[in-house]
Amino acid sequence: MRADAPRSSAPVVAVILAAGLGVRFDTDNPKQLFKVGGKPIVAWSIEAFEANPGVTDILLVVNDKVRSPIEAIVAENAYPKVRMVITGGAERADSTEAALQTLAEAGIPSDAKVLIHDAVRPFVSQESITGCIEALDGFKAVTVAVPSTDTILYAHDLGDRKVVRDVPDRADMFRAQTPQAFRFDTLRLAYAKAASDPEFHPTDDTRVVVDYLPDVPVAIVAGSETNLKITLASDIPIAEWMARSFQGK
Ligand SMILES: Nc1ccn([C@@H]2O[C@H](COP(=O)(O)OP(=O)(O)OP(=O)(O)O)[C@@H](O)[C@H]2O)c(=O)n1
Ligand SMILES: C[C@](O)(CO)[C@H](O)COP(=O)(O)O
Repeated sequence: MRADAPRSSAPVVAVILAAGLGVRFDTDNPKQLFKVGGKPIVAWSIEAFEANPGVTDILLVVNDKVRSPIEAIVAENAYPKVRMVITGGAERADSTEAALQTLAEAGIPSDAKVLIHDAVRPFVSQESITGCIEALDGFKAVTVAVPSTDTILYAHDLGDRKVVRDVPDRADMFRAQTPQAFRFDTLRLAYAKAASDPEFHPTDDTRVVVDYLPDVPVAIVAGSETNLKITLASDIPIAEWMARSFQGK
């Protein structure tokens, strides 16, 4: 990250989280390296942010198992925006925290725009990425999301069963996707506050802001059903179909 470069506007840093173990997929076949349309899933994600003119820098977060192959992908493609490949942590939030620490040490400005993206969402749209970048001119936190087409049930435990506690209005129900984007100082403050609770295990970054900076609205940016998160092996056939349609095959 060129913290010292003269700039007319804040840097826009894409943090691509690729440090997961893929337990629900296949730990012996890391899903971030799985090829769809002949290209590793992580490469699709990197290239989406490389292609977006608003993104200035990319930071990759990996684990020891995928570091070498991902570094090889970066070298082979000579991605101009990729600045660093760092090691993440045990949970997704730990990987975000590792990225925030790296960005702080790199001296990026407090108003930098930081977009956190799941590497295993290979088909993120340019509209969603640009939507996040632009929305951060009016908000300190934004997240890509799609309206739920299913009715959402809020459940709790009753003995060994889940029972329905509430059925929220579907019109207000969204499924979070990524990128989730923040002004750098906002996300750092939220994570600093969250660090006081070792039992806090958020599954995304938006919740950290919602829970610890409740006065900061998190704006929703339109996602898409093609912004699929590769989680299970059963996601691969649709991802392969999407890749072919993106490639015009
Ligand atoms: N400690 C972690 C956990 C997840 N991720 C990343 O966050 C994204 C979403 O996580 P998920 O789909 O849950 O990936 P895994 O954690 O690998 O999957 P699982 O829960 O099945 O192990 C992925 O790109 C994953 O690589 C990460 O960077 N660091
Ligand atoms: C961040 C996220 O993609 C929003 O839907 C999701 O929470 C990631 O969950 P995962 O269990 O880390 O895949």
